[in-house]
Amino acid sequence: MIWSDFHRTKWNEATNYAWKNFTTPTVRRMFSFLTVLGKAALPRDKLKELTGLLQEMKTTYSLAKICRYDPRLRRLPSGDYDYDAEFEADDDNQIGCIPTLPLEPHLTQMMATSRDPEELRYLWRAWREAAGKPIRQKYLRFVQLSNEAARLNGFSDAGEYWRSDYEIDGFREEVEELWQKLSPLYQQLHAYVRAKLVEKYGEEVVPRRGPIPAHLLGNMWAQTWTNILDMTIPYPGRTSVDVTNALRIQGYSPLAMFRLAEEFFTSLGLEPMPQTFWQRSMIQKPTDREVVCHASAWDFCNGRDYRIKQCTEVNMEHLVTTHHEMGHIQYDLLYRNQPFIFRDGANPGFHEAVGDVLALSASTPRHLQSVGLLGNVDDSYETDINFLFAMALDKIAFLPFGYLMDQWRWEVFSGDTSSSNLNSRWWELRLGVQGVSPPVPRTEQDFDPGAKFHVPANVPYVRYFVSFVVQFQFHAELCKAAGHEGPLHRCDIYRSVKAGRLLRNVLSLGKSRPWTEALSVLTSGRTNKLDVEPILEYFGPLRTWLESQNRGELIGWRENEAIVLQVTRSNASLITGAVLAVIALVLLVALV
Ligand SMILES: C[C@H](N[C@H](C(=O)O)[C@@H]1CCCN1C(=O)[C@@H](N)CC(=O)O)C(=O)N1CCC[C@H]1C(=O)O
Ligand SMILES: [Zn+2]
Repeated sequence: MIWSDFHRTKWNEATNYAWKNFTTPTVRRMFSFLTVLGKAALPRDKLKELTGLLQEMKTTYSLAKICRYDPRLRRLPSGDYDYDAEFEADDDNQIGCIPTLPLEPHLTQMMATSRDPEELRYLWRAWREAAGKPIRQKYLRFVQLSNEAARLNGFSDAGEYWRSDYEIDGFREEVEELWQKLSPLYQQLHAYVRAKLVEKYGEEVVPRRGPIPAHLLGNMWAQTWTNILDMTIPYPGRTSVDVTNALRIQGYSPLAMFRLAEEFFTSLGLEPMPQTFWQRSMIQKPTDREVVCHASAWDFCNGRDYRIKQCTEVNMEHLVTTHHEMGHIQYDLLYRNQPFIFRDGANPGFHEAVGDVLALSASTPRHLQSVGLLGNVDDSYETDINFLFAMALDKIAFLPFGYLMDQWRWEVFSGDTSSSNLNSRWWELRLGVQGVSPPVPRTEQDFDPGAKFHVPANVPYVRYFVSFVVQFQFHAELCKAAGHEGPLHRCDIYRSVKAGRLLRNVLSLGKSRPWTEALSVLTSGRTNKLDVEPILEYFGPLRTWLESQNRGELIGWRENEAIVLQVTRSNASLITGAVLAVIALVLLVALV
């Protein structure tokens, strides 16, 4: 049936009042979800266009490849690379550039391990040329259709539709308030890491008081910084919790990593992975076909078929991701007996938190030692700080990125950000919130958000910010249930059936009750709100240490000290390096 405006109006009227008077709260709750049609409310032709655009954007992202770095790349007088010449030539393949390097595992590995700023700068830009830029126009049309669908569901735009998943008014303000409370800790970490990167690369690459160039942080999007632990670890030579070498030396396979993660869940009395999981999951990158390598977990909604798709590499980062993805499956299993409409996370952040909560225990030096992945572990202050610092490179470094991704998208959906400032607004947020800068000039020809999986795949992102706050609330409560005494960061709930029972009680609810009630169950009624106290308690000792280390450093960054002056690319070739250096010098003298 073609949805005419008449039919749609009648459907909206019918669905908008009748059920609201039902007396049974659970039935009313079911209808509140069932009456939101999502994209299905679109007329057939527009629905077809929307799904087509989504598929095309995801395919571009998953198939994007770049050329190998060549140090002989021509350099501009400004010291920048003559990428235009390089890429124009590439387009005709005149200089033998054949794009062969995919994001996983190649570019991910190179961004993690290269310590050559020029190679990193090349990789950073080439990935955005191949993955983000090509989908800019498609994304703008996709936003239009997404907003049309949202309006047909009674929302003002797609951003309001996304935020409705959290079922509270003022969610946007709540997230802003949480970030304001967490930002000072982030700035301390940022200042310390920046100082270490100045030591490593020099001030001409890393401005001592400016933002950190995004290509130097060990990750394609600078979203977590764990891969530069080797350059920044507080007490080198003391215990380090990066067990990548141990995993490899001990001959761990991806399957063994999955079994290790599963054993943590079952040690709490939680569900083992079903037989079909082991038969049907894809846990290694196949060699015979192209796949979407970005790790993901799938519930096939029949109570039996659950799978993970992951191009697993044997390293610590993937061991943590394995716990993350298995946490989704565990949640799917625990609410599989709920009515279908309630088989979902209490809110999306809960779903993202489950696996990470267990990983908080599994990553402790004591736990890694108990599974034979870490040798000598002492209870010294230095080991504590090294561990907390490694955890902060993951959990604290991530917070501004987890926050700004949907700040940017909510503004795009609401129209506050449009095609005229689509990319520059992204960099305003990256500079202002995260204190990172682009290593090469950016213009509105580029589309850098499009080079991050969740934008072409249209997966909301504030869920991860919520998860990184709520997972520490879970950790604190489960540690209490497990009878842990001592600092929160040393807690390991491994084998605590009491902790497992509490987790099961909360997660089995699915979406049958508002997440605020699930939080009440978790905290035995102490709170039903997102609360930054547990994460601040966990990182308390590190914060004190950072503040003492950072004495004399500027906390925060001067945004106009980005090393790459925001000139359009065409001008850059005209400005000689000398002039640029003079400008930079004058700026520095003026600012000191
Ligand atoms: C590696 C992880 N992959 C996602 C996830 O597991 O959340 C995948 C892709 C998008 C949704 N998804 C799913 O699997 C969902 N089907 C899960 C569910 O809703 O049940 C990911 O994207 N992460 C982890 C940390 C931050 C973020 C990142 O890497 O930026
Ligand atoms: Zn997830």
